[in-house]
Amino acid sequence: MFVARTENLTKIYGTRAGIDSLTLEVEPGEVFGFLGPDGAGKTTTIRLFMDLIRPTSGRALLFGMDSHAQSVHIRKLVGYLPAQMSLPRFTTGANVLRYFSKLRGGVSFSKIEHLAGRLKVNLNAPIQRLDEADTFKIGLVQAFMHDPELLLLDEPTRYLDDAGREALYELIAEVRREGRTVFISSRSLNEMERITDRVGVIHNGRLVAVERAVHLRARAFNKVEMQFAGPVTHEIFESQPTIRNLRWQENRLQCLVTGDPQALLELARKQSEVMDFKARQPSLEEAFSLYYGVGHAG
Ligand SMILES: Nc1ncnc2c1ncn2[C@@H]1O[C@H](COP(=O)(O)OP(=O)(O)OP(=O)(O)O)[C@@H](O)[C@H]1O
Repeated sequence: MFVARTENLTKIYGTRAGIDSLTLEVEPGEVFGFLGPDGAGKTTTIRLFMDLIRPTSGRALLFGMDSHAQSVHIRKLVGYLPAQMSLPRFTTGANVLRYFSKLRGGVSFSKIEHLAGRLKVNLNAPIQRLDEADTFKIGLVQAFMHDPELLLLDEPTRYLDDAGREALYELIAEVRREGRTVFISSRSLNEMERITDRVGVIHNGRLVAVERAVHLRARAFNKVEMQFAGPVTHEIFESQPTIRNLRWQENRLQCLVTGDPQALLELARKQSEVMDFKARQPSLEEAFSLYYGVGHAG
């Protein structure tokens, strides 16, 4: 049985499709990434799973149950982090989490404190004094605290700094080790390559691909630009299997490099003096354009 499944799930807002005939399956115990740019349909899909909005057609199922018809049963099994956190402003994080704990049938306060400590969020400050990252951390504590079978996390790292991200990645890894399941949406290809087992790629409301993260990692590339002091032989670069999309402008080379770009720099230095060398990771749109032929490369 799949932990989460959509069958031709479609949501039309007015005349515009939020998601269009989405069919995907999430297996027990996996970290499933849902990768897409702004407005791709990630939040729409997650809100349909949570029965916060209704599909125009198709179905969303969690644990084999219809997300609308059996929403009461489902909620007990899920930890949900929404894309927007709205918490009461004049009380503390501790009080908010005590309230959520009651709704979940009682979670020990030491568990709440443990999670807050790992995410480094102060539970005693009034919510109105917390910044966006800390508000999201309170949201993460409520999502994780009852050890749900499935975590549905809507862009949880959007506001987190590096330390916050690392703490969350560890929590996700622990959930996975315990055989529980995580569905996490993201705009970061890097993040998906690093923490997921499989990735569903969504663009303009449509599922473009479902891929194993190992394949994404193996294909990861950098955009490289370098300037040589003088003329160099093009063939030596063109014959490298890790280099593609070469563009020459006199003594300047632009290309895409799979694997470590340092290796290319070393090769280049053997040919001529290198005046300038820049390597950068592609944007999500650039990667989408190259991998799946959707969107526009910048
Ligand atoms: N309530 C709404 N009314 C009208 N259109 C909406 C509504 N919610 C979402 N949309 C549209 O549906 C599409 C998908 O939006 P959605 O928020 O699901 O994408 P997303 O991938 O979560 O993007 P983001 O990262 O910006 O949250 C977008 O074109 C968006 O403008």
